[in-house]
Amino acid sequence: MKRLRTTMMFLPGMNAAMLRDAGIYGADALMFDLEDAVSMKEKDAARFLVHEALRTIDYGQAETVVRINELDTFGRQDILAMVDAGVEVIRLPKTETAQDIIDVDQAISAAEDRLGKKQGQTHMMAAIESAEGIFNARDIAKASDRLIGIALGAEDYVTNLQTRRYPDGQELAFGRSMILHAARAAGVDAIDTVYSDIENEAGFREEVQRIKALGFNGKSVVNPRQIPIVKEIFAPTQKEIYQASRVIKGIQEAEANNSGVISVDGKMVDKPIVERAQRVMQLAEASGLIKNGGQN
Ligand SMILES: CC(=O)SCCNC(=O)CCNC(=O)[C@H](O)C(C)(C)COP(=O)(O)OP(=O)(O)OC[C@H]1O[C@@H](n2cnc3c(N)ncnc32)[C@H](O)[C@@H]1OP(=O)(O)O
Ligand SMILES: O=C([O-])CC(=O)C(=O)O
Ligand SMILES: [Mg+2]
Repeated sequence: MKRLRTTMMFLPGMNAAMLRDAGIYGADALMFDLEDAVSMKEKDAARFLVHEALRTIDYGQAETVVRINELDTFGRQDILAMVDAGVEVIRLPKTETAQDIIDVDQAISAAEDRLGKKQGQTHMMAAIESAEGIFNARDIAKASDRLIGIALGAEDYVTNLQTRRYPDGQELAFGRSMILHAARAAGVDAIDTVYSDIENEAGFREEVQRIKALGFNGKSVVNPRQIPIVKEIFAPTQKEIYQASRVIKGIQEAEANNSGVISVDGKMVDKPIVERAQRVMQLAEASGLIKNGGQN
């Protein structure tokens, strides 16, 4: 079954209490931060803490992701420690070019070799946070077999664009569209950026609805309160599940009778509609709303 990445929660690598309890909130992925949420003088201590947390704490079903520093600062030390701890995904921030990904991929390969880990076991994500990165998004998304997704980092991105974030998200429209298209062209997940105004639930809901409509697989969150909101908005409704199951049943019957195009409840159903229905059923199953593809 495809891995669900609807909610990815950031947590500062220096916060021992958050590291201890992060698994209890039901996030699909936990993103331990060694980069911008950690001050320069705490970089070594945060790396040590996250290493210990990954080795000793059971985060259950949650995918473990570590946001490392750039390679020319603390990135190489971060990679060695995180591969040693068995992290599932290394996230490179501020990715500008495909070469940035190739360099990290090689550093991970060297770490896996040196530590006797299985070659290729460590996956990667690329965060794109500048105009240069956005223009290179497609090459970035295709630069390594380790990549499982690309993400927008909107706080740095709007700073680079010389604007700020606005409630309607217009300033992010082009960047989001590029990320989404690059991800789909490469066959990896597209993850939207954080919404920092954690007290503004209405604004957050609107933004999550917008990025779901665009086609994103999920959203980065900065606070446990944001998790159930994203899950609620992304989960297929009972009506969507019912309609999708009717489409799949209809097409199975049509195939048995050697007919390609059919109509279900008065609407034409063909291949792309069947594919969308299958995706609804996969998401419903991954969200725990149905079992066995809705067969029982
Ligand atoms: C632009 C960027 O780079 S964004 C990425 C980097 N930023 C981050 O990682 C910040 C992540 N978020 C946070 O650190 C916090 O949510 C803050 C500082 C924004 C707010 O913290 P608080 O005021 O403590 O939030 P709140 O009162 O809602 O916390 C409720 C509980 O959730 C915990 N919690 C809050 N945020 C997180 C988180 N991101 N991960 C895990 N646990 C968290 C708190 O420790 C608290 O636990 P407790 O009840 O056991 O004491
Ligand atoms: O990647 C993110 O969503 C957080 C971040 O660093 C940014 O917005 O600059
Ligand atoms: Mg950033």
